[in-house]
Order: sequence, then structure tokens, then C-alpha cells
Amino acid sequence: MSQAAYQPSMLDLTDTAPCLGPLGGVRRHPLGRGAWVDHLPAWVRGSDEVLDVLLRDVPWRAERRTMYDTEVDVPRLLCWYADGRPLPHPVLTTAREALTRHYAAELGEPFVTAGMCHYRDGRDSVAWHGDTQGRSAHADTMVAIVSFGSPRPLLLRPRGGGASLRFPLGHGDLVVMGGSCQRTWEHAIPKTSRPVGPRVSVQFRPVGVA
Ligand SMILES: O=C(O)CCC(=O)C(=O)O
Ligand SMILES: [Fe+2]
Repeated sequence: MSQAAYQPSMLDLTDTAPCLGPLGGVRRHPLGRGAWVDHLPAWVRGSDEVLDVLLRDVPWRAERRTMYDTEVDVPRLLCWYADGRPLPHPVLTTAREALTRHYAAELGEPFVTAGMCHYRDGRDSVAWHGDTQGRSAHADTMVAIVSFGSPRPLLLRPRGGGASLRFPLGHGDLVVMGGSCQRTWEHAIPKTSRPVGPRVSVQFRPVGVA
């Protein structure tokens, strides 16, 4: 086979190292109350390798939390990448840079930290909450989530009551919660009795937001 005839198969995305699609295709969903969600399915291509690396190389930690006077297991594994800590896969560094560039005018500061959650199966979850530790308690900000592994829905509901919205988060998908979202809405990843494999979420935030 000539070199020229061989070229097209070399473009097969499933064969290439992980890379990012264009952010131009991101779709904004205004939620009201100054909150919005941006959604871009399959932003990261070649995500199998990223998931493998995340499951293997991140020093996952189980945590316990006090709830109503009792200590309970946090139902997911965690790891926090503070400013300056190298990320476990280079495509995540590229993703953070691309997000910083894409949202520069609107956000006015870079994405810096990376929080990681590992949902081992359908029993792992995150309960309703807003990311309101730090500046996000009283100022608009953004939290960008890249999801790897088994699809799980991200649910959002307005604080004070109202119907919830559901964003399916699949392998390589991007979701960005922006504006007042952390203060005026809550989000959750519910448990499921369906058989689901592991999921890792990577949350990029500006400094001082958690
Ligand atoms: O797993 C996710 O996509 C969401 C995680 C989350 O909401 C958080 O860690 O604050
Ligand atoms: Fe959150």
C-alpha cells in the first residue's frame, strides 16, 4: 500500500493519542437567575487512555465526614490537584489551558485547580450541593467538569425548589457551570442501581473556588 493510500486510517481518532475537539461547538443552556450550563459531548477524543491513566496513577483517597454526630464514608474517592501540582495526563493540562483561553473574556482569570472524583460504581455519588466554599459563595464563577468512563447524569435544581434538569455526562464530555450557578442552583450525581462501571470527573476551578 502506498504511503498516500495509508494516510486516511492514520487520522482514525480511536488510534491517536488523546486530544481535544474544538470548543466552538459548546452549547449554552441559560438556567435563569444568572446561572448557565455549557455542554459539549465528546470534547476529549481517545478518552480510554485517559481513564486508564486516571484510575491507575491518581493517588485516590477515601475520606470520612461527620454527619449528624456520626462519621460516614464519603461515597466516592477523591484527589485534589492544587496550583502547580502536575496533572496525571498531559491532555488534562491542555484542556485546562484551552478552557482558560476560551472563557478568558467572561471569567477574567485562569482555571487553576483540578479536583478529581472517582465513582467506583452506582453506589458512589455526590449529594445535592453547590461549590460554595471560597469566593463562589458570593461571586459569579465557573466550574468546568470533564467526565471519563461510565456515563452518569449531572442533575441541577434551583435552590428553594423547582424542577431539576439532567445533563448526561459521557466519556470525554465537558460541562461548565457558570454565572451564579453555584449560589442559585445545586447539583448532584445520584446513586443508581443500574450496573455502571467506574467514572472519573475532573473539575477545573479558578483559585479560591471549591
Ligand atoms: O462528579 C461530578 O461531575 C461532580 C462533582 C462535584 O460536584 C464536586 O466535586 O463538587
Ligand atoms: Fe460540585
